[in-house]
Amino acid sequence: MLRLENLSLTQGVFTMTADMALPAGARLALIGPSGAGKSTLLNLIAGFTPPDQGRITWQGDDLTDAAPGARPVSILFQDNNHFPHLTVAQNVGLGLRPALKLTAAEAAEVDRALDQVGLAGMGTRKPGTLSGGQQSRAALARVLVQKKPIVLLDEPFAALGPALKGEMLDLVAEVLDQTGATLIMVSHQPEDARAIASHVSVVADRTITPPQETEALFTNPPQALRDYLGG
Ligand SMILES: Nc1ncnc2c1ncn2[C@@H]1O[C@H](COP(=O)(O)OP(=O)(O)OP(=O)(O)O)[C@@H](O)[C@H]1O
Repeated sequence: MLRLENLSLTQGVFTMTADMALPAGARLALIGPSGAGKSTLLNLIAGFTPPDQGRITWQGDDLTDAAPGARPVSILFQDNNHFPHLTVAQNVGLGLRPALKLTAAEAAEVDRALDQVGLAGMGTRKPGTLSGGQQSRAALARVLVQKKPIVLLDEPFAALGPALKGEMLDLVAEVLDQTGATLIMVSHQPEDARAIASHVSVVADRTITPPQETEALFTNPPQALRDYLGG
């Protein structure tokens, strides 16, 4: 269980609060207007932004003051965060060892992850020579090798067309089926939430609603979600 207990944060004029619990293995989509605090929430969970108040716990362990690398969390950003001067395999390897001195077993693990995301044989290329979809796959391979129980996705496939995005969401679901990891994904598209998420939280009005089951939420949307969806 991931718990956000009375979390609050102020950055500049922006304030947000969160108090919620997410069962291990759940797949949560965060939906809400631009600037509502979706990325900020991921940054709180990943440890890049400390809260002003409150606690974050995972399976009972207090993470609130843990450094990002010490948390059971991996995060995939919108721009995929590849280092252009490193090869694809090295970029994936960064998920295992920031200093990039991989053992033979770790290098084999990188190859396996590349294989799993459909990039077998592409490890020696530079990220800039891959298509957008392939770059997303490589970023997902980096998340895979980290084997963390919580995966955070911050609109990672927003730049892809609908078909490619669908493929990537299917691949993420496949990976989650295998690893059992808990997912929290920012999305602007309700159909993405429907495709992959077991639960949805609406982020609006400076707060995050507790996760609700996806179909139930869309069948009977609260006002904040109706406002966001329009009409
Ligand atoms: N480092 C910062 N300092 C001050 N304010 C910030 C900082 N980072 C974000 N904010 C503000 O916090 C609010 C929430 O931003 P956040 O990026 O979390 O929104 P979001 O819901 O992810 O938006 P979008 O859907 O547009 O990506 C915004 O008003 C933003 O301007």
